Amino acid sequence: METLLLVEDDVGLQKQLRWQLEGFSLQMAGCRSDAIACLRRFEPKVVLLDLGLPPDAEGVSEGLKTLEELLALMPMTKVIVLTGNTDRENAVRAVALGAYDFCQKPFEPQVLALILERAFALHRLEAENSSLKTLQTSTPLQGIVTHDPVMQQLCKTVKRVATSEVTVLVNGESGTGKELFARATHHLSPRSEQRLVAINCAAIPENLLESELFGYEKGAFTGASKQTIGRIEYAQGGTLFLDEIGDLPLSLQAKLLRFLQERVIERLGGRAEIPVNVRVVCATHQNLAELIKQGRFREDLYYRLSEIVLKVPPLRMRPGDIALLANVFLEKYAASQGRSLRGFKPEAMATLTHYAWPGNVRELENVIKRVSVMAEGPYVGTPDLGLDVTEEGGAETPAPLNLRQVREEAERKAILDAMAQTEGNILQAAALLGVSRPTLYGLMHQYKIR
Ligand SMILES: Nc1ncnc2c1ncn2[C@@H]1O[C@H](COP(=O)(O)OP(=O)(O)OP(=O)(O)O)[C@@H](O)[C@H]1O
Repeated sequence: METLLLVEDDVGLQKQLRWQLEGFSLQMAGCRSDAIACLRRFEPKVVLLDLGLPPDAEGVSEGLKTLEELLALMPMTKVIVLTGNTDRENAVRAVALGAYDFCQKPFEPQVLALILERAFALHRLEAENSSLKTLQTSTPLQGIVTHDPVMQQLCKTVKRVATSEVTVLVNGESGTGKELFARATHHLSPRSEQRLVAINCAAIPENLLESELFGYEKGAFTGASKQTIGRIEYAQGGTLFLDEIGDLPLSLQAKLLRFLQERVIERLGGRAEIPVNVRVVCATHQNLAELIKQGRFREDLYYRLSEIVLKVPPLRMRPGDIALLANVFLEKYAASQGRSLRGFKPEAMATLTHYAWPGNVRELENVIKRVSVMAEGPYVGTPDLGLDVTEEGGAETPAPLNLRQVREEAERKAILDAMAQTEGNILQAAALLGVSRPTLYGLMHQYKIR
């Protein structure tokens, strides 16, 4: 039962309201000092406050003072001011001071009930948002926001391997944050004062990639008018980040392997072997084992590159991160737009956590960027998201196999939802689902949810 504080000195009204407010655990106070004592003791989320309190029962000065003190102690508390029916002006003054709403005497029970319900709902929403904001501060690696246990483990691994010279391969779907891990590996390494040179192997045409990587001497080919050093040499002393390594053409794979084995390069058209000291980090969204089977990637190169493999899970496998990242991005982009969007309505958050996010964090970030420009606010609703939720991230949903499959799928989703809502707190998630903790563990094991 929710705790509600009623600050009212009129015994008749106290009685009437006590009866109307039966659904709450009601605390009463008849003056300012009692009201403050009750606030400290019971921490009510919502307060009903009569402005006419002794010693100024006919005026509003004591009531407004009480309002200010209540809000100074618990700014999140929603104070609903009770006023006489001719007292609109003072009601507005109270709202300007931070009261959530007002209600004029004589009260219509339904109106009061509705105002109370909305006040509690708003309090809940703000509390959820603020707890998410506190949690977000724990970014395990610079720029990486996560509460997912697998991601946290990856962050730990990065911290550990960053100081060594091992070659790191970051693997994961597009938009999962591979580049963030690659950059963190450099920034935490002893080479962080030197350059991080990145090259996207998929973005450069095959015929240019070789000279881009290895450089060339003057006259090496038509148009080679001056000696030019390549990316590998440019990274001397620092880190070389080879993005989309799965797209490296076979011809260059052999050349890269030689460099990794001997740590020397030859510029195109040159004969000198130039020693280069770089740490190599690479990333790909492709399944390299599959490419090896198809003969499109050299196995020996794979073994050279994959001394440490970081497998970044897709966003849909990190249920708690969707809510966390959505809030972090909303705060960031709303601020940059000068907009005061305060959070997501519960149904919008449910839509976000149900969506499959084929484009992972990048897609989520883009959705929230758009929302921060377009949403009316102050709370973001489902229509503001502009997500095609019927398509579940574009994947066509096949017809279910049987009732058991439908039930299991629904159960799995409900568990993921509960975990998202409680940021992975098993005890709270179990309570939300109405099962015991061991039962929830059992189900998570059954559905392979970590
Ligand atoms: N955990 C995270 N916390 C904060 N921002 C993130 C996180 N993961 C990804 N991002 C953001 O999402 C976007 C995509 O991340 P990134 O470029 O690292 O992904 P990627 O896996 O390298 O993608 P691609 O394979 O397409 O190159 C970036 O703007 C990045 O800052």
